[in-house]
Amino acid sequence: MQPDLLSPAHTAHVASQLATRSPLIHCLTNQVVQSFTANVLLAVGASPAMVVDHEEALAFSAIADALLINIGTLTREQALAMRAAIDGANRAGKPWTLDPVAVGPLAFRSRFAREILAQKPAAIRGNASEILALAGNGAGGRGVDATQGAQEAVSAARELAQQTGAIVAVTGEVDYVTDGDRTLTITGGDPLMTRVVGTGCALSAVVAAACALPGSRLENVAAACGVFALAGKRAAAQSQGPGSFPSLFLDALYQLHTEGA
Ligand SMILES: Nc1ncnc2c1ncn2[C@@H]1O[C@H](COP(=O)(O)OP(=O)(O)OP(=O)(O)O)[C@@H](O)[C@H]1O
Ligand SMILES: Cc1ncsc1CCO
Ligand SMILES: [Mg+2]
Repeated sequence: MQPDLLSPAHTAHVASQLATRSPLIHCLTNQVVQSFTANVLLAVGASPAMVVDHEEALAFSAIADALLINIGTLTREQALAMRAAIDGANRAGKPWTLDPVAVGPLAFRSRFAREILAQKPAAIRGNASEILALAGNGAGGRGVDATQGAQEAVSAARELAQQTGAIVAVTGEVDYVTDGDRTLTITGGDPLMTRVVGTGCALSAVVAAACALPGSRLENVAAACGVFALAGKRAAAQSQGPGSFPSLFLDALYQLHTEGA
């Protein structure tokens, strides 16, 4: 079956809903991207909170509207906090999203990612190598970078969605978002998005926020990718390189809901 294109109207709707509802997002993410992730969530109109101790994480994930689990700089202590946060979110019926950074070649994080998959993530967002490895079809990428194109991981994404019940987003030059049955395709963005750190990680935070919105989770997650594709393209058109890109990208994300898509 041919993938469907995401509707631009739904991307505009989700950009506006994120800002109107301003979901509170509990982020347990890696040390490299904390500040950029918080700024991206603020730019789209959501509200970030990085509550990281395991005792507080258990309580806070029940209060927040959605939870992000990103294993980019996973430590044993952080794994405890992540288990507690997922537990709190699941007990309170709050959706959680997994970013399986660098899953595949590294044993500890790969074991941990497989373990928490059983705790029913609402969404999983990764690059092609991560999604292939998580689905059991590949060895993973080069550190945090993909060595395969997203198109090569579409079948693995569908399998992973069927196995876990999560919406799976595999990103790259083109993004594919699937519930295991229907697959939506998102084009746009710019290669400059891979020349600054944390765009994928920040997208996973916006995917987590989209999971807190009412309506079709498949379409809402795809629209989160649509928001990034549109803002990335607009920012790159004005940017001279990786120095100015993050600022222009934050401005473009903000303008999507303050000036309309
Ligand atoms: N070649 C490209 N052209 C256009 N957009 C791209 C390209 N590569 C990535 N993107 C966009 O960049 C964003 C991040 O996706 P990517 O697949 O690079 O994540 P990632 O590898 O997990 O990143 P990171 O781990 O560095 O945060 C997505 O919005 C994606 O659509
Ligand atoms: C560079 C890097 N290393 C671990 S996490 C991270 C951020 C991009 O995924
Ligand atoms: Mg990544």
